[in-house]
Amino acid sequence: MRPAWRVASIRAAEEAYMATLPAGTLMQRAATALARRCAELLADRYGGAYGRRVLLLVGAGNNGGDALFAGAALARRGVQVAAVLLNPERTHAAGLSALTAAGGRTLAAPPDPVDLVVDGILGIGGRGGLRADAVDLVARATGTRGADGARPTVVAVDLPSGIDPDTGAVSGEAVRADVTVTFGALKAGLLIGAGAVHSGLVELVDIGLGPWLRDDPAVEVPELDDVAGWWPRPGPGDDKYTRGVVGIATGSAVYPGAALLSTGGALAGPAGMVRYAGAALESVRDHYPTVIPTGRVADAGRVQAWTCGCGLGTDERAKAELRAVLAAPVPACLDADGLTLLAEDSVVDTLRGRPAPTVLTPHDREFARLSGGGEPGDDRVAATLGLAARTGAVVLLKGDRTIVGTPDGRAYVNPTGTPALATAGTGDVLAGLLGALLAGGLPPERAAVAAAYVHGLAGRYAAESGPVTAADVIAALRPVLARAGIWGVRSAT
Ligand SMILES: NC(=O)C1=CN([C@@H]2O[C@H](COP(=O)(O)OP(=O)(O)OC[C@H]3O[C@@H](n4cnc5c(N)ncnc54)[C@H](O)[C@@H]3O)[C@@H](O)[C@H]2O)[C@@H](O)CC1
Repeated sequence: MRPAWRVASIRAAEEAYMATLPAGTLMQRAATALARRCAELLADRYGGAYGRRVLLLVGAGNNGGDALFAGAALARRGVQVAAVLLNPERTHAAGLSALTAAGGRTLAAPPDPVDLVVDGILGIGGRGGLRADAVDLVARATGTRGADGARPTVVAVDLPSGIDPDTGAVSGEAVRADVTVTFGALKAGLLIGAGAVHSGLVELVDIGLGPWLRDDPAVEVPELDDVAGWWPRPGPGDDKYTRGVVGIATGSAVYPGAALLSTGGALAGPAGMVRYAGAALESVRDHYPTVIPTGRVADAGRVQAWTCGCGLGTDERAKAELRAVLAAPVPACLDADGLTLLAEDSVVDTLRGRPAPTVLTPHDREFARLSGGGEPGDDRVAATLGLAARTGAVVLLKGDRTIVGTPDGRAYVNPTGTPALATAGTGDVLAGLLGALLAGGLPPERAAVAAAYVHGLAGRYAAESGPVTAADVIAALRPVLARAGIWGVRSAT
């Protein structure tokens, strides 16, 4: 897991650590690493940094100070460095002196050509998006060309200016970086929503802050090793029942496709058997001969987890099926119409009364119905955690960067998402896979995190061959699990 923090936690750690160090030490460490990375990027593009042109965009705070000190280091290596100061009276004075002493200059407007732009306008002190003068400067700077005729490489200092450091929200415009060099700790806003898109490649520089970060992280990012470590693998003593049986209560006469997609997702998971209960049993039987179909949840036989709701409809039959799933003493993943029906009921009482864990997988509009208080808004992590705390369920809030939140306040952001998955039916596949992971014995938050992670990988893999349909995501799940080393069998020894 890669942890990320909110600004308040990072500020507290910095203050405590800086009190033990000579003034300016952390900024020097940050600037040195930033200069080294800029030189590497210039070398990758041109074979060397000497004589290349770097433009610093410098705001009023220490973020601008980092940029100026890094610019000074680059100038000492023979790079032609110019700085445009957004707020000359409040520019970091020592940084500016260092730059000019090293041969860098200040300009009123961006020069042309520019090979690399360093965005030091706003760091963790930035609030409320870029102001008009900054928007104009960024547009002009990034609209220039390098000596090779291509647009300049954009390197953000600590975070792209204009993104909210805690939530990743962008109000108005924000810098779009190719690389973000961030110092001391990952900022939550680099990983969530628009912030993740604007940050490009995020590189964390160690400035010694780690031991001083005393708060819990705001959010954690799962890595492949986490998911591979959790994924249930069959061993020599297993049979289809010991691996877990998942029940799929989805689809309807109107939406038989949802039944097929959720069942297809479940079949790629680690469960030993899939039971289907619903009105689309003929279609399911035709498509998937290994699935045991029945018409109703009550007739399905024993399962270790349920997935319920995709394409279920909202009629009396659907309500009865949802009630049967909620009453079952096994974990349940509720999606789509299951969430809509839940929202018509008293959500909190219904879920709190359940005898086993529940995972809710809303998109924004379903979230609004469930919460009764509107869509998630800018702070998607806080919104997810709020709903999880209120309902006692694990909440998976879908999005380009899906968030998973637990009732006790832990949050995860999925790094593998892709806009290619924004197509009909992919959520059904996710819900089926998640149910299979619950049946395979994973705790609900791990099942949710792992399902989102692998689903994202499958979406990316499918997108390599063209526009993605939900059926392509199902087809991609097995090769992705094998290729990423997540799937495997445990040998006898
Ligand atoms: N504190 C530390 O120990 C370290 C801080 N470092 C750098 O310092 C940065 C934080 O510095 P600061 O606290 O000075 O904050 P910033 O440099 O992010 O900027 C703060 C300044 O911008 C103004 N401002 C806020 N929002 C604005 C907006 N939308 N438009 C225009 N102006 C706006 C504020 O009033 C303030 O004057 C970090 O992001 C990092 O780059 C690094 O040098 C590493 C060490």
